[in-house]
Amino acid sequence: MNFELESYVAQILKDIREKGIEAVKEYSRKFDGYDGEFLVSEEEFEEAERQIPEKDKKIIKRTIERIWEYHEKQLENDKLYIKNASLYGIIYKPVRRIGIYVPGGKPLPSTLMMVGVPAKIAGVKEIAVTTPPKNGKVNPYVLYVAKLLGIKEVYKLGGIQAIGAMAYGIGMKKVDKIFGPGNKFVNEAKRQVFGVVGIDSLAGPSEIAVIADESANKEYVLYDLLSQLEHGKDSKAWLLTTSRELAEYCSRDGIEVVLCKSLEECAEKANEIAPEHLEIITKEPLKLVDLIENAGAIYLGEYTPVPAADYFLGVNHVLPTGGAAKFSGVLTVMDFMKRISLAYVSREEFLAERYLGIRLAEIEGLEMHKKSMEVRR
Ligand SMILES: NC(=O)c1ccc[n+]([C@@H]2O[C@H](COP(=O)([O-])OP(=O)(O)OC[C@H]3O[C@@H](n4cnc5c(N)ncnc54)[C@H](O)[C@@H]3O)[C@@H](O)[C@H]2O)c1
Ligand SMILES: N[C@H](CO)Cc1c[nH]c[nH+]1
Ligand SMILES: [Zn+2]
Repeated sequence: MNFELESYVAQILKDIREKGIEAVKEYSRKFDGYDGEFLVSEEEFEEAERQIPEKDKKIIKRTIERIWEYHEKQLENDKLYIKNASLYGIIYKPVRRIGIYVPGGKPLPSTLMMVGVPAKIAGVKEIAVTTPPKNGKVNPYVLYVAKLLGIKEVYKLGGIQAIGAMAYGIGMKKVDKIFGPGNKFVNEAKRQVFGVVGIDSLAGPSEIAVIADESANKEYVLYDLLSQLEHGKDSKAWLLTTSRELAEYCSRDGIEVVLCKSLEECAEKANEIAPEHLEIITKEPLKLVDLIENAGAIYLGEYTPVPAADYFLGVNHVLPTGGAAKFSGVLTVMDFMKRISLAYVSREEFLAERYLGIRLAEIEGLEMHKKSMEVRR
């Protein structure tokens, strides 16, 4: 736990809670150099669309199709069954209003595709997007993706102030759940507002671990490791290998190299790290999958590099970091749905089984619970 970061973010969120829009404006000026309207106008959407070359529009549409195809298979049906003329089960309903954070230090329009598509498949009705402006503007590709997904509410807001605004409903209607990755400040702010709103997961600075043996192509492995370090100075990369030659080749700034005696030892190290992404580039990568317990995503073989998954495979690139893969996983359509328990009990079953509840209410000393079950005829 980084206590310095925790109290830094807590202070800014407290300020935002107490002073409202004035604090949001102040932090926006301070961290994003922005002092204008937060809500993106219709004209700005139109201008963004004009700026995008036709060939890029096709790239974006095809990528959205691939993400859609992968995610629509995740939608689960309500699960209901009948027993003794009673109805039991779970039904699913979409979260009504969500906020999506789209990183903007290096603007990531692909992230809006990754969060917006499953939200749409789930049937979320209201979507607000926040993303930090650069020179007063939102990246045109982000606005174009928003337009394709039918999202009209986009705010020029970044960092902690964006998370505070969405969670407390400042300068916009409060959201029910916040989605999307971000840097360490965004990630910590999301962690701290959990409870006021829901959050998808702790998707912070990118990480990659690669398990590779002597059969792996050295150049492929090195570029995969460097690809995730490129996201920023807080990103992490680990090489877990049985090959001394590969270990030496990849010993560069920012890459933590661990030379292991066996692939089983590599797998155990990976489980300790619980990386966001784990690539396995060995002679028989499938054989290792059973040994992996903790990873946000596992990509196998030479032709599944993380950047392919970041962009076009269709799999989701919003993934837990910082060890959070020990208790959470990749973003799916079902993260946009709430589970609601449903029961409709028949008189016959109620009268036959209520002795269980009546005795349990006695054991717990809850008189009115007992009465509620006893009074029924
Ligand atoms: N885990 C995932 O699923 C996933 C997916 C995509 C991207 N990412 C990560 O998202 C991150 C994006 O980071 P980014 O910085 O490019 O964009 P960002 O939008 O997350 O953060 C930029 C904002 O941070 C705020 N900020 C910067 N310095 C600050 C300070 N000192 N105090 C308070 N606020 C400050 C500013 O408001 C700025 O607009 C990267 O680390 C990337 O690796 C993770
Ligand atoms: N690697 C990031 C997830 O950690 C996702 C991303 C977006 N654009 C490029 N990469
Ligand atoms: Zn990436």
